[in-house]
Amino acid sequence: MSNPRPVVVMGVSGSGKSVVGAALAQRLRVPFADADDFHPQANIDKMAAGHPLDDDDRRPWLDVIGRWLEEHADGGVVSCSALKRTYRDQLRSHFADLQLVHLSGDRDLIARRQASRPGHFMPPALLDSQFDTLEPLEPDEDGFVIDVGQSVDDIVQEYVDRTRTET
Ligand SMILES: Nc1ncnc2c1ncn2[C@@H]1O[C@H](COP(=O)(O)OP(=O)(O)OP(=O)(O)O)[C@@H](O)[C@H]1O
Ligand SMILES: O=C(O)[C@H](O)[C@@H](O)[C@H](O)[C@H](O)CO
Repeated sequence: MSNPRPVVVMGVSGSGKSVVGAALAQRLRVPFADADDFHPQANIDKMAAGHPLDDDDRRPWLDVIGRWLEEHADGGVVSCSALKRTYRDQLRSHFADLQLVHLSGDRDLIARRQASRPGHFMPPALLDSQFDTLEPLEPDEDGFVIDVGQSVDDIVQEYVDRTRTET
């Protein structure tokens, strides 16, 4: 199975973007990238010190992700928080026909998963700011929400079922 355009798996920290994105890319047999790997060290240091990123921190990072999307116009999955509408607009300025999958779910469940993950730079204390910053998909945005209260395999299967006509 292949997917003819790039997919952005979005959501707050701990929603499962990295594990779901990787599993989805494997299922679709397309390249995968984790936007966390594109952060400049200054952004990582800022988050690790307990400070949320602001628009100025995210703007150049989103352009790097946008360029990855341009290079994967015929298929690819990138895990990227893409919390605000303007951030997604910035990504779409690189690749207009982007598909978005918002991993959403119970806040306590996400907090538990995020806090129990070993060795990650993102402190659990920043989760509140992630939820405060999050702007859900708007009706004119090409994408949909998947609930994270199910296994990774089931999330991937839900994606495949809901996009069956285009894959
Ligand atoms: N559907 C799921 N079922 C069970 N565990 C999950 C599920 N999704 C994610 N996890 C676990 O929750 C933790 C957070 O997932 P992950 O690191 O993929 O989130 P993330 O959105 O990429 O976070 P960040 O943006 O902070 O990197 C990990 O330990 C992961 O294995
Ligand atoms: O936009 C953001 O605030 C960042 O992308 C964060 O979401 C982190 O990269 C990630 O969640 C931490 O692992």
